[in-house]
Amino acid sequence: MSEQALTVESGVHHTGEARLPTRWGEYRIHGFEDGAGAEHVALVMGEPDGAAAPLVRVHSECLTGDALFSQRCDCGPQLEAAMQRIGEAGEGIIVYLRQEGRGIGLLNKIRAYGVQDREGADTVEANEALGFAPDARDYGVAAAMLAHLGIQRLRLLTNNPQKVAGLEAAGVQVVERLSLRAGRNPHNHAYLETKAAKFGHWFED
Ligand SMILES: Nc1nc2c(ncn2[C@@H]2O[C@H](COP(=O)(O)OP(=O)(O)OP(=O)(O)O)[C@@H](O)[C@H]2O)c(=O)[nH]1
Ligand SMILES: [Zn+2]
Repeated sequence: MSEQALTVESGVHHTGEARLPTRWGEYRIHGFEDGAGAEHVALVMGEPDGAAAPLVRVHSECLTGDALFSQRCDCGPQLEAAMQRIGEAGEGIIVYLRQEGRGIGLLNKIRAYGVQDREGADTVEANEALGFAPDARDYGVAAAMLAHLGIQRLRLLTNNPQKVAGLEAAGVQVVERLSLRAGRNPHNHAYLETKAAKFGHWFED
């Protein structure tokens, strides 16, 4: 199958793939470009079979948390925990979406952090103060990437009910939801409480 020829309805193109050894085992990394020109990746371990509903993490980019060790959020530890779970299973997928700051972008997220620091706003109020929706993400690109990889049924690692609903609305069947709690600390305690209170995140035991 020609890689260039692959175009899914949403305008998502598969652009190439390569091996990616990680601390948690060997993945293949697949590159995708969406209709707006944004670049996304999927990390695939093993040979996940759509019929068997593999373990999948759909992770939204957080440069500060994923790469810069920020403790304002739980993103980095969640990504590590997901990669560890998939490594233990020997099979699964990380869909890494370049939807920084819940879709408002890195620089606007930093502005929103500033509003939180200066005005005591929570994560939702800060987005709204800047004229953004609380969560501007869209899961259609993730669904198209998964479809390219042959996956329409999956077990999803998330605490976020809107992520489950967004993927299902985009045609993905979430047969099981697995919680992914990691990285709670004194700096992100209030942020996680806001996610539970305002976005309905499941942090129950
Ligand atoms: N705008 C904004 N974005 C934030 C803030 N804190 C974290 N983020 C972003 O929120 C997103 C978190 O995404 P995910 O890791 O998918 O987490 P989630 O939506 O809470 O859901 P799960 O982790 O799946 O339970 C990332 O894009 C972060 O950059 C904030 O205060 N403001
Ligand atoms: Zn984060």
